[in-house]
Amino acid sequence: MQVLIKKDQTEVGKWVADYIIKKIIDFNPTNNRPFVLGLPTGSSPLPTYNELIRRHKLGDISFQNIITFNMDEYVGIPESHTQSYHFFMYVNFFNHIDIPKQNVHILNGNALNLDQECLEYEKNIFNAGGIDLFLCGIGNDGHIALNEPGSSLTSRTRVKSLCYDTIHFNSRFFDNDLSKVPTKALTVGVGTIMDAREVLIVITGYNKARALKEVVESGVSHLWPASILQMHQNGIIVCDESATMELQVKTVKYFKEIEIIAKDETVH
Ligand SMILES: N[C@@H]1[C@@H](O)[C@H](O)[C@@H](COP(=O)(O)O)O[C@@H]1O
Repeated sequence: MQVLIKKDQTEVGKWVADYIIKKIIDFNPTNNRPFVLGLPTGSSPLPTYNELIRRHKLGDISFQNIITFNMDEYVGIPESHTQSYHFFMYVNFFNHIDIPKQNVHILNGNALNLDQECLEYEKNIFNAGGIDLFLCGIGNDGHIALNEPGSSLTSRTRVKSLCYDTIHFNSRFFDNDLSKVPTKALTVGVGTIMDAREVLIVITGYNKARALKEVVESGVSHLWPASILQMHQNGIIVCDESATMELQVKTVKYFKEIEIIAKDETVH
């Protein structure tokens, strides 16, 4: 696992966007051989999306031959709802780049048969050749996508009941009214994310400090689902200084030094 520590979330966004652009350019995607990207919602990826949009407008990157799979969606709110992840992705990213609409995949939280929707999603990922790079955020409690603490670390795409903490935390987006927050979501599984050829988790802000500590310094545990990254051969965490506040000094020093030593080489 690599842990890269940047000054703040703007620097994190620039680094991650640059990394994604390099990956895509090196891959040289075509219509027949597209690059497959897994994507999150939340505040963590916003600086990355803003930078990708900026670089797209500069002509540095095209998304014509990119296929995307979003990680999750609420059950039971319309796609046009301002808090749906469909709405979020189009407003914050897809409307500003040249990705063909048919290349965008987001789980349908209003499907008549939700289990079938999840099975089809897994099939679609498989048929697209698997995910090349899964970009993720993390919850304060270490959840990844909407795999809450206690989720199976080999789980696949499925319907999940949200835990009280997440409902409470997200109520700020629903007029602070707990009863308006959906109680269920569709989410890719921890296993679905782990199948990606590379997984990059963005962890920024002091409120994520405990999660970063558990993910990096403790063992793999279903109570901190993102800690499964320790088992991935190509796992990268990109965090800011604020998120490192609970890490041991020696951990921070180690990862900073190894970044200098490795320079352009990849160390896992
Ligand atoms: N479904 C999303 C997750 O994908 C995201 O990682 C998490 C953290 O959000 P933020 O980045 O805003 O802290 O929020 C939600 O639960």
